[in-house]
Amino acid sequence: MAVVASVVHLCSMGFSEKCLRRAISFEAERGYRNIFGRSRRYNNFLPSKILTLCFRTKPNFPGKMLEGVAGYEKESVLMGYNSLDDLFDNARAREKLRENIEFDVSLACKQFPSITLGYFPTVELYDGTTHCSGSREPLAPENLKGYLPSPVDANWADPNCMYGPTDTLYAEISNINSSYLLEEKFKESPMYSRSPSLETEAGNDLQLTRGESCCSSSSQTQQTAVSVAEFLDKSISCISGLTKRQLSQLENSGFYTLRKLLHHFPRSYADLQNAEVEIDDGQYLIFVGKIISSRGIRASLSFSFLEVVVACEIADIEANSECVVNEAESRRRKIYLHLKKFFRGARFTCQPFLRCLQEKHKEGDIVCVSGKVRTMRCKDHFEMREYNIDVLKDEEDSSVYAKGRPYPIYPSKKGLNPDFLRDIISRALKTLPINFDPIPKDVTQDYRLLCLSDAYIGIHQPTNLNQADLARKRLIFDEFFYLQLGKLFQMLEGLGTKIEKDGLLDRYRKPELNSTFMEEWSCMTKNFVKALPYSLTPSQLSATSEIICDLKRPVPMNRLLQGDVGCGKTVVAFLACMEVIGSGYQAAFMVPTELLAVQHYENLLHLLEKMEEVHGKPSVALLTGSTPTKQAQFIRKGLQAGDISLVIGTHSLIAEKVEFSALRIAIVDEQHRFGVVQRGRFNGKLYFNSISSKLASASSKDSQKSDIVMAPHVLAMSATPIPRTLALALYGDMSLTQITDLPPGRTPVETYIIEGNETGFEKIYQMMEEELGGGGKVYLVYPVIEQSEQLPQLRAASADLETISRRFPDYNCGLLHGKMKSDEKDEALRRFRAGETNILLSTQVIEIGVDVPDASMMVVMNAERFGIAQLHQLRGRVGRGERKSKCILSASTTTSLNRLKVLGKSSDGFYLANMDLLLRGPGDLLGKKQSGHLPEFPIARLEIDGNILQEAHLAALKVLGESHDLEKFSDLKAELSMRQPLCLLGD
Ligand SMILES: Nc1ncnc2c1ncn2[C@@H]1O[C@H](COP(=O)(O)OP(=O)(O)OP(=O)(O)O)[C@@H](O)[C@H]1O
Repeated sequence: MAVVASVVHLCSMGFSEKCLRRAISFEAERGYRNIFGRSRRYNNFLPSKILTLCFRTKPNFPGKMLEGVAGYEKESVLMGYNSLDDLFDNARAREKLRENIEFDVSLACKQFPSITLGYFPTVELYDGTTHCSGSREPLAPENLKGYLPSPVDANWADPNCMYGPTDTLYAEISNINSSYLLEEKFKESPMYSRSPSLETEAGNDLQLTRGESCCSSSSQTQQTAVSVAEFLDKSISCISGLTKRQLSQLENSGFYTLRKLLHHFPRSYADLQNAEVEIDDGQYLIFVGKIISSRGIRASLSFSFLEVVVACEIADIEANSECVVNEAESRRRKIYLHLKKFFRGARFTCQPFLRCLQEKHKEGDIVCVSGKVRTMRCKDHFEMREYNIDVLKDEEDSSVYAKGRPYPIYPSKKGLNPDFLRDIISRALKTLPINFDPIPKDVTQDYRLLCLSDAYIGIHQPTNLNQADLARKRLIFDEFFYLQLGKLFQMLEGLGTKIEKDGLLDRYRKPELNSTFMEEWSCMTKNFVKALPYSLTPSQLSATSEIICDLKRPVPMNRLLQGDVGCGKTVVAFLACMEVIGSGYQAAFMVPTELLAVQHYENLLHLLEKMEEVHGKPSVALLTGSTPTKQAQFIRKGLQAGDISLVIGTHSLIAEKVEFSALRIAIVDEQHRFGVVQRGRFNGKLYFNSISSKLASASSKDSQKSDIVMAPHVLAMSATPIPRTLALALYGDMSLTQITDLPPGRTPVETYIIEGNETGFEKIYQMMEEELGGGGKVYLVYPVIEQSEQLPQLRAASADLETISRRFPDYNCGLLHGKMKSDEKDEALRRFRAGETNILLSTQVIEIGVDVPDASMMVVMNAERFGIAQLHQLRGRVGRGERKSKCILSASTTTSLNRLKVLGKSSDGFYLANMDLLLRGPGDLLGKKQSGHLPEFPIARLEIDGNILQEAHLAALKVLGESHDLEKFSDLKAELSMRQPLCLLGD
C-alpha cells in the first residue's frame, strides 16, 4: 500500500511512468530491493530524494542520476586479504581452522608470500626430550659432583643468536615460503652461484649469475662505481622535471633526500593476477575496478552522502567449479562496489560541497579499493563504508595493468597524492646507478642478496611477488646489518690491540668462549648453589656461567635472560647477585609488582637460611612503595653505607633518593613491564651513583681503578619473546641468554577449552571438586574485579566470591586483586601458599612471577578477553611443581574457542607468542612501526625476520674480521655513519 501511495504521490508531481520505473529499478539495483517487501525505507527515501531533486536549480540532474542505472562497464580484477584476522573471517578458512589449527599458518603465508617467518630454536620442555646441540659442560668434570642432577649435556644457547637453524616450529611454513623455495631452487640449480640479481625486464623475474670466482676478494679494498652515501643523500631536487611546488610539497612531507624517498616502502601490493575469491560478508578485500559513477547526494536537510560505484570483474568460482575449465576459459562475473561516506550536518548538504566530493572520483578511473565488504540485497552488489581508494595508472599502462605486476600501495604521507608519490619514486629509481652497493660483494653473494639498486627497484616496482620478497629480504638485511656492524664497531673501537679485537670477535663467533667454569665462581655463589633444594638444570648452569663470564669483564654487561614461564630464571639471577656480592659489591633486583618483590625476598631469605656460612651471608633488604618511611630511610642508609648487599624492590629502587655504595649488578625482572625510558633512567642513575659514591672504591679494595667509573651490569629477565623485548635486545646493545629446559619432573599442564555457559560451568565446577578433593589448590582468574553494567557478560572476581564460597562450602576461598592494599595482597597470597585457602579468586595480578608450586588447577573466566601470550603466562602459574596440573579456559563466546585451542596444542612460549602474532594479525606487513621510544625498523619485523638478523650478525663479524676499522670498506663506513649516529661510532 505504501508503495502504491508513493507512486501516486510521485505521479502527481509530474514524473513520467518510465522515469518512475527506472527510479524504482535504480533503487532496487542499489540494494533497496526491500521496497516491495518493507515499504518504509522506500517510502522515506525515494520520494524525499526525488522531491528534493525536483526542486534543484539544475532540472536535468534527476534525469542524469536515473541514467546512471544502466550500463556498468568493463573493469578489472584483484583480490586478497589484508590482515590475518580477515583470513579467519573467511568461512572457508574458519572451517579449515576448526579442522586443524596449523592451517592458519600456511594460509597466512600463502597470502603473504613476502613474509619470511623466523626460525626459532625448538624448546624441548619436558623430561627426556631435550636435544643437545653443540653441548659443553660448564664445569670441569672433577668438580661436577654435587652440582649436576645427572650427567646430562648442557644445552648451549648462542648468546647473540635468537634463532638457530635447527628444527623449526615453522617447518611447514618455511616449506611454502617463497624465498625458501627460491633458495632451494638455487641450490639445485647447476647455475647456482649464490648471487641472484634482478632482471628489470618484465617477465624475467630472477636471473642467477655465475659468480665471478667470488668476485672481489674479501680482502680487497672495496670499490663501487658511485659512493652510496653520496648518491642516496643527494637532495631530491636532482630528480628531473620537479616543479618548485612539487619540491616543497615533498620536502614538507619529509622527503628531503633520495634515501628518504626510496625508503618510503609500499605497505602492500595489489596483485592484479589474482582473481580467485569468494566474497563473504564482513571480509576485508582488495579489488581493482573502474569507477562508473560518483555522486554526492543530499538525502535530507542535514544528511548527505557520497556514493562511488566501482565495477570489478572476478572469477566466477561457482560457475568454474561446475566444469573444469582452463584459465583462459574461466568465467568472470561482474560485481559492483558501492563505496559510501556519510555526512551529517546542514553544511555538508550544500551543492558546492557535494559537487567537490563527487568530482574527487572521476568516472572511468581505474582504482584499487580495499575495505570490508557488506553484501547488499541486490545480487553482486557490495557496500564498503570504510575504505581506501587508490587511483591506478591508465588502463593502457602496460607495465602495471596488462602484465599483471604487483601494484605497490604506499602508506599515505602527509596527504600527498599516492599517484604523485608513486610517480616521483619511479623517477628517482631511474636515477639509480647500476650495481651500486656499499656492502662488499662477497657478503651479498654469501647471503644470496640482491644488490642495493636492484633491491630498490624490486621493492618499488617488482615484476612479481618473489622479486618483492627478495628485495625486502635485502633491505631488512641492511637494517639489521648496519645495526650489528655499528654495535661491534663501537666495541672494537674501545679496545687497544689487534689481539684484543680479534679476541672479542672470536667470542661472538664462538659462544662457548663466553662462559666460566664453575670452579672460577666465587665461594658465595658456590655455597648458594649447594644450599639449593634442587640441582640446577643444564640450561640454568650454562646461563649462569655465561653471565658470570660477563661479570668478570671490565665492561658493563647488558644481557637479556630469557626462558619460558617457570623455567627457573629467578635462581639464575640470584646466582649472579651472589657472584658480585661475593666479590664485595652490591646488587639490586627490580621487579614490576610488590607481590613479586615480597615473594622473591622471602624465597631468597629461605634459601640463605640453608646456606653454609663461610665468610658471612649477604644482607638482604626489601624496598617497595609500601615500605614504612622510617624503614625505607634505614634501608637507603644501609645501601649508601654498603651495609646492605642486596636490595629487592619495585620501581622505588630507581627513586632519586636511593644511592648505592658499590652497585655492580641491576637485575630487571619482566623488564618489558617497565618502560624503556624508565629502565634507561635506572641505568643512568646507577651509573651516576656508583661513581658518586666515594665508598665504592674503599669497599672494593681488590678492584681495579677502572671499576669505579664502570656502569653496573644489567641483567634483564623476560619470559615472553615480545617484539619490544627483541628490539631491546638489539637496540639496547643486549646479549641474550636463553634457558631452554624446564626443571625435571614437570609434566605439561592439561588444557581444556570450555564454553562458559551453564553446562560448561557445571562441568568446570565438577572438575574443581575433584581437584580440591585430591588436595589440590585452584586459581580462578577473572578479567575484572567488579561486575560492570556495560559488560554484563564478564564475570568479576569480587562478585563471584560469594557464589564460589557457596558452591564449595567445604573449602576456603580467598580474593586477590590490584585494588587491595599491599599487605592485604601479601596476606591473601600467603594464605593460599600456606594452604589456609584452597581457592584463590584473582585478577591478572598473578600473571607475572607468582610462584605457588603446589597450585594445581587454574580456571580462566572469559578467557577470550586475554591474549594468547598472556594466557600462556597465566597458565604458567600452575604446573610449577611435580603435581599434575590442569588449566581450564572458559570462553563466553563460541567464536573465540578456536583461537584458544592453540593453547591446548602447545605449551611452548615461543610458538605461542608467534601464533598470537599471527592470529591477531600483523597489520601493515611492510610498514609496521615499532612502538615505544625505539628507533624504527622501516620494514623488518622482529617477530618474523629473526633468521635475517642472525645472518646480518654473522656478516658484520666477517666484515669487521677483515678490517677492524672498516678502512678497507670506505663506502661501507660512510654508509654506516649515515645510518648510525656519529657518536656511536666514536667519531
Ligand atoms: N633446577 C630446578 N629444579 C627444580 N625446581 C626448580 C629448579 N629451578 C627452579 N625451580 C623451581 O621452579 C619454580 C619456578 O621458578 P622461577 O620462579 O624462577 O621461574 P621463572 O622462570 O622466574 O618463571 P616466571 O617467568 O613464571 O616468573 C620455583 O618454584 C623454583 O623453586
